[in-house]
Amino acid sequence: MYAVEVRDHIMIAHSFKGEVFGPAQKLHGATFVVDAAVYAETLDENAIVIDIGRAHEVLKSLLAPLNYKNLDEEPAFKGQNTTTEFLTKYLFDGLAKAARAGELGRDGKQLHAIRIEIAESHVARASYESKLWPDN
Ligand SMILES: Nc1nc2c(c(=O)[nH]1)N=C([C@H](O)[C@H](O)COP(=O)(O)OP(=O)(O)OP(=O)(O)O)CN2
Repeated sequence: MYAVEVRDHIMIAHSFKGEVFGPAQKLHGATFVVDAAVYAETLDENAIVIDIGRAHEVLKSLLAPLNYKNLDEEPAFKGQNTTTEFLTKYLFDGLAKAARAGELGRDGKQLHAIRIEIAESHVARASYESKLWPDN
């Protein structure tokens, strides 16, 4: 399986509801390093999985509305704990939509899966990975 991976980062603030989070129930900041990998069984006629430049642009466009924001105040996340795990799926959905629509420089049907990994610090990370189509 081939993979192409792009990286970006965002700075956010948020707080969590739930005793399990201890001090993280209070408002705190984080710098998330986001890695997005796109997988394909084959290379295309240009010998690529996807175009790196386009993938980077799509990832940046998904992250830009969150950068420097207090996620507690974002209507899209109302009442939601914006955990690292939650954000991996949120970003997967955005990137998968672009990939299926052919916006990464390749017919989406030729792409196999996407994996989003977010490092919330140098010691902790979370990821979400799924196929792009039910039959591949
Ligand atoms: N499963 C998850 N658990 C926690 C998440 C998360 O996103 N998913 N996030 C946090 C906090 O936002 C924060 O990133 C870590 O807080 P905290 O637990 O207080 O920090 P550490 O364990 O790394 O300890 P420090 O002493 O602050 O370094 C919490 N849990």
